[in-house]
Amino acid sequence: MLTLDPGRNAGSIAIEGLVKRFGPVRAVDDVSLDIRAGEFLALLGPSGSGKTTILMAIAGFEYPDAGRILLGGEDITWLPPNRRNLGMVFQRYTLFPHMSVLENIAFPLKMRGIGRAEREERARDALRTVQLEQMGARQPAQLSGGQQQRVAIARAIVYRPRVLLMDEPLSALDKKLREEMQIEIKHLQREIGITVVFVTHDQTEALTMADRVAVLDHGRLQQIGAPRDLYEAPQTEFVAGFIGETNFWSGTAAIAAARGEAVAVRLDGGGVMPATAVSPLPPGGRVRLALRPERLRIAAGGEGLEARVTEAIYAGNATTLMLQAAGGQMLRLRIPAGAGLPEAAVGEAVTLGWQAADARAFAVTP
Ligand SMILES: Nc1ncnc2c1ncn2[C@@H]1O[C@H](COP(=O)(O)OP(=O)(O)OP(=O)(O)O)[C@@H](O)[C@H]1O
Repeated sequence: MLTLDPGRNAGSIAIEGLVKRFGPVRAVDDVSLDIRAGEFLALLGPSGSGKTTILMAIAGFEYPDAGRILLGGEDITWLPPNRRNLGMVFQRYTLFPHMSVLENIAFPLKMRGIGRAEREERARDALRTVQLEQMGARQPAQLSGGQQQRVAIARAIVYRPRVLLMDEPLSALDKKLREEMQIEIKHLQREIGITVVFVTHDQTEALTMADRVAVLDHGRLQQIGAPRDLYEAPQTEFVAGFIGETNFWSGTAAIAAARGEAVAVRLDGGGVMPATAVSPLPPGGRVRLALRPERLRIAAGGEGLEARVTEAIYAGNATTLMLQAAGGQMLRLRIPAGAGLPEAAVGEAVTLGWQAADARAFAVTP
């Protein structure tokens, strides 16, 4: 098994004030982030948000218009790609079709002038790491898509880079294989102790695999945090809408609130409901309120938001109710199975409620 020496900082990456323009497009717009050695960081965002451009700048295939990139404390911003010693795996299989699996994996070592015997030993070791030791003599075309991607990973780690850069490496695989590979790569990364920067537009993939996720939109870093922080404490409306499912309301703050304080929000469709202020809110300030479907509850009675059930979707582990609020707004409410929470049938009128801590109020900038 191939492992890296622990306790070294050589695999840390610091991105400072990175800017990259393509004509009028600011593909990367002043992004700063620190990636710890041995960390699995996902760059997540919609198409065109700048993920690949950041990865290419780390790899040395794009040079920035401003900012710096440090690898293990060393400024590598202007270093050519071949002097950065980073492993790379891309979306499409990039194996040499006329070489055997073992030759493919040994190739980067050959390019580095390493002798035949050592090449073979290290290639076998890398092949064992990705659990394909029996496949060394095959041609790439004789492997499944998932196996080919594993060979690509073995080839990327065979020269023991400190950092592995991956750009949508699983997007060509079918769903089941993709989910298996997510766990496998995560496991492998932990075992070798390598730093991984992983580009994806698939939020489930990012949340499943990464220690931390950096969410990008229009070239700007929206938030970086552990999957749980992003889901439970989104800092921007974009993150609240991009990660997981969210009900949104527009309204105004009924009172002033400091950041993190409870606030009453007067919803545009009617009703005054509690939330937590994500940033300071002036009284009467415009607000977007965000609430996860599983935090929306059917209240036992009393105060709340009036709504009618329009659809009930049973999915085994949970039931999702589609609701229409009195103001016309469509909502989703999720009831986990076995939680003993009140349910309701299609057509039924219900009162909805939630805790202030469960709803987030974002200030709307005019
Ligand atoms: N070589 C280039 N020339 C011109 N524009 C570019 C170039 N590369 C990227 N862009 C533009 O920069 C922006 C960011 O692109 P980038 O590929 O980094 O996004 P992404 O988040 O990786 O998107 P995707 O998920 O679609 O790959 C986009 O608007 C894109 O059109």
